[in-house]
Amino acid sequence: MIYTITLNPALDHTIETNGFNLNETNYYQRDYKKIGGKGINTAIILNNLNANVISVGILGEENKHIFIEEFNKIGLSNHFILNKGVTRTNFKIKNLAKKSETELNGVGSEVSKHTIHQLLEFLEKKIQPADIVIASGSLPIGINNNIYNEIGNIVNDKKGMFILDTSKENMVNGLKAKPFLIKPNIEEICEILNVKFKEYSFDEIQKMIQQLKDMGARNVLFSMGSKGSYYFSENNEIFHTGIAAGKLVNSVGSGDSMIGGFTYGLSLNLTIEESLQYASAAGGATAFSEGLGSKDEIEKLFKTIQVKRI
Ligand SMILES: Nc1ncnc2c1ncn2[C@@H]1O[C@H](COP(=O)(O)OP(=O)(O)OP(=O)(O)O)[C@@H](O)[C@H]1O
Ligand SMILES: O=P(O)(O)OC[C@@]1(O)O[C@H](CO)[C@@H](O)[C@@H]1O
Repeated sequence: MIYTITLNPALDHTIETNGFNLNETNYYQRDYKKIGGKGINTAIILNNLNANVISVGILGEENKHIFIEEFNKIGLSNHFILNKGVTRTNFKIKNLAKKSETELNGVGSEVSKHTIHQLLEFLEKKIQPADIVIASGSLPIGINNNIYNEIGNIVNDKKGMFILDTSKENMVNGLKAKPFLIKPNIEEICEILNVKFKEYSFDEIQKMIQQLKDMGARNVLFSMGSKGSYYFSENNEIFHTGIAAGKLVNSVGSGDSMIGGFTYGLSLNLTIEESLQYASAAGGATAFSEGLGSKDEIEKLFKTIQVKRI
């Protein structure tokens, strides 16, 4: 079984505008809302690919129905602990003229100790050897920034495989549980290592990846948006994966989809090259659609992805 954990889900409200000026009244052309949060996105991709996945996490009582209705509609198994208040709304402002995306994410309602305790109890009870557990995203107020370390330790005790996708101190602490995989982009690597966010040479990147491994990461999938990705394995192999060709529509969730595609390959015991092809195909399929990539699109793009051992 694959579990995705989303402690801070979101309703993603995308606003498409031809441009706007700060401190003025502006008008936008179109908007749409989708359920989101990193772990939920990854679970939807895995569900689209017909993998055995359960989406787990915390939802605000007040607007839970929006998520539950969508889960039921797409047939996604789920187990969410309910918490007082609302699940946050995250605004994604697409400037069509400048082809840029600006994100304004909510911090989330405060989560009670009892809620997080219930979630940890569920994981303790359910996780079996060889299960894959993917924990992703930021933390709402009230949750200690050591939580991903705690979850990782539960997964390790149960002999499962732990995948972590988060940032800053949540990642620094989570790395102590020695996750099987992390998938940072360059901005996240800079935040974790506390260095300046700028362009780095490949040699410098390799040194930074080694630092992440020294901090606990076993395998690192370094994603670079439309420049593809590098996979640095625990056996010191390096693979470069190219991207699918297509028209960018909305890249929100590409990284989460990439983790979904990669995990799909792992769950089927595919080769590392094939898993990386699924990773890039899923990331691309999502970038080329308003929502998350469909099975048909991912399978179609899969065949076009080049993976090269360096
Ligand atoms: N414009 C694009 N065209 C083709 N593939 C893309 C594009 N953008 C992203 N991808 C695919 O998705 C993968 C992950 O994207 P990216 O590196 O942007 O993740 P991320 O930084 O976590 O993004 P996000 O936070 O938007 O989810 C890329 O390595 C690539 O394979
Ligand atoms: O605030 P976080 O938890 O880091 O990120 C949340 C989020 O930006 O991540 C997903 C895209 O990756 C979106 O669905 C969601 O709005």
